[in-house]
Amino acid sequence: MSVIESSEQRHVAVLAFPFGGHIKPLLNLVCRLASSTSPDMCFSFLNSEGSNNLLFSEKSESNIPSNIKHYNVSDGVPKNHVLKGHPMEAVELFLKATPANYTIGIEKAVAETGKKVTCLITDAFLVFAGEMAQNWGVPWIPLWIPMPCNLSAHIYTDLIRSKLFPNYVGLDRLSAMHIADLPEEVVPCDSLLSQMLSQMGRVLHQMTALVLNSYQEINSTLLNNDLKSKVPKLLNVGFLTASLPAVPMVAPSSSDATGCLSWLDEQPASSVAYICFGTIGAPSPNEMIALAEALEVSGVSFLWSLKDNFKDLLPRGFVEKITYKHGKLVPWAPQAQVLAHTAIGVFITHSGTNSVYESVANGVPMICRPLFGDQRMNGRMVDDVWGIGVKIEGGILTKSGVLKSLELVLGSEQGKKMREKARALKEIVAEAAGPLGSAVQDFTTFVDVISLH
Ligand SMILES: O=c1ccn([C@@H]2O[C@H](COP(=O)(O)OP(=O)(O)O[C@H]3O[C@H](CO)[C@@H](O)[C@H](O)[C@H]3O)[C@@H](O)[C@H]2O)c(=O)[nH]1
Repeated sequence: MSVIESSEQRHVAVLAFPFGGHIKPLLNLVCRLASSTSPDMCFSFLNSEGSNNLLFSEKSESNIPSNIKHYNVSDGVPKNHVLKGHPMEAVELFLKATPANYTIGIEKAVAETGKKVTCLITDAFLVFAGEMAQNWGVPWIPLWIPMPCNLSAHIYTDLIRSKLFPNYVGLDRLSAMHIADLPEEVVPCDSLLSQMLSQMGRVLHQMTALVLNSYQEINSTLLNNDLKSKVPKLLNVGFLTASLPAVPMVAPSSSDATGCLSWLDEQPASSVAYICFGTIGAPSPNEMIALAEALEVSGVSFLWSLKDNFKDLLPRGFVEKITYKHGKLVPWAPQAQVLAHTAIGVFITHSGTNSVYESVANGVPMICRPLFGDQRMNGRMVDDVWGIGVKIEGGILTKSGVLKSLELVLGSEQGKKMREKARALKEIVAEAAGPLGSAVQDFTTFVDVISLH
């Protein structure tokens, strides 16, 4: 764009990838941006209808700056088609509908606002946005939500594939990682998601800046430098779903309608295992049974976020036997607040990025049972790189494996060291998120970049 637009003319189109842990971080980032830039600058948030309904009814309208307006785009699911339940089916149908669905949405936003698009902020998965931005002569600023080590795996997909894996373990850029940790999409396969992610290395030059849901301090210098060398600007703006620096809880526990916080108030410090496997997948039925049996035998108190349709997978009589003191099952927990509660001693997690970050932000050690995609590399970071948790023995939940991990984290010297490391990492991110921290500086640069175009 040759002429710098005045703020009244600026129109940022935001393209969301409407699945799992991808939506909230992007909306949180855009809310921060919209409150930090001129109120004249308008932001159009394009997302599927289902996801927008959830997002914009959950966050009260008063929390959304008035210069953000949301637009629905087609989710690509044909009329009368019933989704079979596998999460990838919805993802593939959505990707088939791109980029046409976003183009229609953008045309609507431009017509309504009377302003052409002056900047494109997107989920980084949407690699076609680089070409869109080039055609319009506007900057493209993608947000990479999973951990940066996963981005590196996608950037180097061609190299990894060309080496056909055997040499991969030795690649120094990701040296802590094993072949088995790689996201499925790195392995040659036909899915649209895999085709899109494998282009990551080829679109980096189209980016004006790349925003990371991370702190530079938690990644290796090698990784930071490698990513920095590949894009004009690399901006680590911090964890987008965990509140940092940690703020004391303002709302009383009684205002939490799920009852989780009041229940935690009655538990001893660092004693409770919080369990949640994210918003997309779940371990196999046998693993659910093994976990439930281990919890029963261990006597460790637990808070389990488990959707009602998964309750049937638990051992017969398990739910009825849970006493108020020993455990609590809820279909949804206020996770970020739960992990900030002093009663939490360990988090049994699928190692989704936001879950791991929320745990790191609160210094809570983890037991990781990665399910798919980026989660294996995340688990490796928790266990081998940061030393703040363990990956479950054998990669799946067994009764003996869970008991061993619980004992290790909650009852052993090694667990004590993990907690110390978790506390130290929490301090590092708290400083990076503080007023003089690197994340605030990078965010300010981000605001400058979009205000200049
Ligand atoms: O009862 C619950 C369950 C979940 N959450 C929140 O939901 C989010 C879950 O996000 P995440 O941990 O990233 O898991 P997924 O929803 O499974 O996220 C998908 O997207 C992530 C970001 O790309 C990837 O890292 C994951 O592998 C992928 O499954 C977190 O903010 C949680 O706090 C709650 O608040 N309460």
